[in-house]
Amino acid sequence: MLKLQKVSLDLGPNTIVSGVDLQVAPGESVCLVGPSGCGKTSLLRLASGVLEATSGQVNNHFTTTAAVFQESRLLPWRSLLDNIALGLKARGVPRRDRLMQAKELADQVGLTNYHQHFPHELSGGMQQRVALARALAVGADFLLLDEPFSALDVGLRSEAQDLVERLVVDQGIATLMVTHDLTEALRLAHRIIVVSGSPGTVVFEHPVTTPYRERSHAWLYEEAGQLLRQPVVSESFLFHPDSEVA
Ligand SMILES: Nc1ncnc2c1ncn2[C@@H]1O[C@H](COP(=O)(O)OP(=O)(O)OP(=O)(O)O)[C@@H](O)[C@H]1O
Repeated sequence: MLKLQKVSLDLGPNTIVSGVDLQVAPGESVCLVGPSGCGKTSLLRLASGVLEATSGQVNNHFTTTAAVFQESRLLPWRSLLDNIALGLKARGVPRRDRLMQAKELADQVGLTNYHQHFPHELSGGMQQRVALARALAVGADFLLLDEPFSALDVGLRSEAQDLVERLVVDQGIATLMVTHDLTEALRLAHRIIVVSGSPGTVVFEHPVTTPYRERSHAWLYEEAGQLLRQPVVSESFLFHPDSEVA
C-alpha cells in the first residue's frame, strides 16, 4: 500500500503540490491525469522516495517499487537481455541466472526474437517493453509509470497498454501512472485521480468499475466524453465546451 497524507512539496520558492491525499492499494491501478505542470511527476517522485515531502506523510509499504519513464533510459551499449538484467546484476545475481530470468521476461513482453539486439535496433515501443521487463526483473510489486507511452504511435501505444493491463490483471502488480490521455487512463485504471491547479491539488476522483474486458474503444470514448462534461475535469484539461465556436 502507498499512502500519501496531506502531502505538500516546496521546490525553491514554489509550492508544487499542496495537501494531497493519495492511496494505491496492492494490485490497484491508479492513473493521475491533469494539465501540464500541476505536479503529477512530482507526486510520482514523492512516491518513489526521490523527493521528500515538505510536510505531510508518505508511506510506501510495497516491497519493491520500480519506475518506467517517458523515455526508456536503456543503456545503449548493452544488449536487450543485459538491459533487462541490469537490476539483477546490481543485486549480485550470477550472470547465468540473470540471463535466464531476462530471457523469460523478454519472452513475456513479446521480444523473443530480439535478445541480442541493442536499443538503437529496437522501435520505441520495443524499448518501452524492455524498460517494463527491467522493472519486472527486480520483482516489482509496484510500478510507477510516468507517461511511458506518450511518444509512441497509436498501434504501439495500444500494444504497450495491453501489456500493462496484463501485468495488472494477471499478475496483480499495483501501478501509479501519469498520463495526459483520458482514454488511456480509462483503459488501464481502477481509479482515476485528476490533479489540477498551482500548487497542484486533487480535484476529482473517478472509480472505473467496468471490467477490463468490457472496456471497448466505443466505451472508452463515451466514458471520456461523460467525464469531460464534469466542469472540474474539463477545466483541468483546459477544455471549455461552452466557449467553443459553433
Ligand atoms: N527541481 C525543480 N525545481 C523547481 N521547480 C520544479 C522542479 N521540478 C519541477 N518543478 C516545477 O514543478 C511544477 C510541477 O512539475 P511536474 O513535472 O511535477 O508537473 P507535471 O504535472 O508532471 O507536468 P507535465 O505534465 O508537463 O509533465 C512545474 O511548474 C515545474 O516547473
